[in-house]
Amino acid sequence: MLANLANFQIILGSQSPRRKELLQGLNIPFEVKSIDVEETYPSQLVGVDIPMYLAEKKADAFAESMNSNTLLITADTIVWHEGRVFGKPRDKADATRMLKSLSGKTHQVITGVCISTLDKRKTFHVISEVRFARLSSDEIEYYLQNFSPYDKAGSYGVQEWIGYIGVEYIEGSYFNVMGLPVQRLYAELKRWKK
Ligand SMILES: Cc1cn([C@H]2C[C@H](O)[C@@H](COP(=O)(O)OP(=O)(O)OP(=O)(O)O)O2)c(=O)[nH]c1=O
Repeated sequence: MLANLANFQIILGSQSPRRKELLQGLNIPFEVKSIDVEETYPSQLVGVDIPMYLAEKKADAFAESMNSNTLLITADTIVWHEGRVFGKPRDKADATRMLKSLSGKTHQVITGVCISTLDKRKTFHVISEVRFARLSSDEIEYYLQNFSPYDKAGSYGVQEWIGYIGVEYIEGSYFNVMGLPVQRLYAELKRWKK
């Protein structure tokens, strides 16, 4: 599959183990490279523009390691709730605050993805709506004690215990919530022309 990309060396520019696992699901050869990028963005940006900006910022960081055969994939995931961004929590208090705020409500998880080659760039976003059941303080405390929310947008991993007991439904892609909208990414890669 994706014979149109046969001459490309596909690079996933990400430190996220979930993104690696998700891209592996597409069964295409790729390498992982990572560069530290400060995840800051202009304060006037809202909603979908934030993860798209950050996906492009991550792509910019790889500019010097690109050659004519490189096809780079970078991404960023945010939780967008009641007009605010929930990124990775600073500390336990921050994580508790985010989970209490998500409890019993519906929020959006938005992933921005940037596909780039030396001479072309395509950036898109995918939104999933996630409905959380009411979480008790004990459940939030148990999750924070036993799992690691600190590398995850919104302080939760849908693929972890809290997703099992707390997520009532998802409208949209589950994989997008985990960090990479693989179906849409595949569709974009399929129509990629050099
Ligand atoms: C909402 C949610 C996020 N996440 C993860 C996906 C992303 O790894 C992380 C959001 O942080 P990102 O900044 O998007 O990604 P990252 O810093 O982990 O990796 P990189 O920038 O190098 O690509 O949160 C889950 O694993 N499960 C979830 O349910």
